[in-house]
Amino acid sequence: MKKTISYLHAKKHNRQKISVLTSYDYPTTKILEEVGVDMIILGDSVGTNMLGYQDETEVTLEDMIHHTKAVCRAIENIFLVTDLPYNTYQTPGMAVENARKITAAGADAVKFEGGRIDILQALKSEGILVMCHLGLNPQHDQDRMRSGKISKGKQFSEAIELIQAAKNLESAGADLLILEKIPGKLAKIITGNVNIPTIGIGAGKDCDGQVLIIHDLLGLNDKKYKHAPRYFDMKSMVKDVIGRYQDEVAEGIFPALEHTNIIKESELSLVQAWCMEHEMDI
Ligand SMILES: Nc1nc(=O)c2c([nH]1)NC[C@@H]1CN(c3ccc(C(=O)N[C@@H](CCC(=O)O)C(=O)O)cc3)CN21
Ligand SMILES: CC(C)C(=O)C(=O)O
Ligand SMILES: [Mg+2]
Repeated sequence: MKKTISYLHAKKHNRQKISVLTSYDYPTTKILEEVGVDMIILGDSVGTNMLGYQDETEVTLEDMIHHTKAVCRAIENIFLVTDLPYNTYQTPGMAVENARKITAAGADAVKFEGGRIDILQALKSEGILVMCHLGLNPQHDQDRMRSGKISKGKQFSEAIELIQAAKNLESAGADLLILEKIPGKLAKIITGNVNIPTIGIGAGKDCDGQVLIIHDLLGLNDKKYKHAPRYFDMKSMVKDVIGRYQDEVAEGIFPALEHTNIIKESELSLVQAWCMEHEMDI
């Protein structure tokens, strides 16, 4: 059954955890469907993790639409949230126009960074489902990320700002909230004081759900983050397999007869005779 926003809200109220991963492509989404995760966030992290960009500010609306369409070809039941990328929601009008393109490509909801109530209200007045994103906001915190000051809300004033932003976004109609790189105890307070599901990344165990970048989970990245355990070492396994393939090609072991089509002897003789008539090697 297709997972809806009410299904996700019911999970919060029944204290059942919501499992979320990023996905950016068709085959990965197929796997997530077969396992039955609740939600996919097609993040603008597609830029650094899939497209080789330097940072989030390079990601375009066209990138997000292209990947949303690919993911949607595999979606059956999972709830899909796509990021509005950098510089696509400076005004409420722009946010609506661009969010419409993302939902037209198949996303169930859009996500944007920060606490802009005017943006949220404009999206809600168009009937668009919205996930808000508080804490570390990679699109807008590039300097902070370069300086290594990654987490948000460690001091009183910043913590209160985050609590108030969460309450204000909830009041203005946010459907979902993502909390990125904030102290676990602060995420617990926010989660306990809003009626919308909170999904945490580097925000401790008390959020209503958890999200990880799938590359971190599978071990496709060289970089190892504190918040993201490597459940699997996919990169080294893939390297082993590719090395074996390369050796088998070099040694003439691959392809074997079983991988190869056969021509009937009678047809082959005709081909060989024709080649000889045309003075070709056989
Ligand atoms: N592959 C990947 N994984 C992520 O978790 C992730 C992305 N990409 N791209 C978008 C944002 C950016 N995020 C980030 C980026 C940097 C750190 C980082 O540098 N963490 C350090 C310091 C931790 C700390 O101060 O608490 C670390 O050692 O993990 C963490 C999350 C989370 N998101
Ligand atoms: C934190 C998340 C899920 C995100 O915004 C991204 O992957 O871009
Ligand atoms: Mg993002």
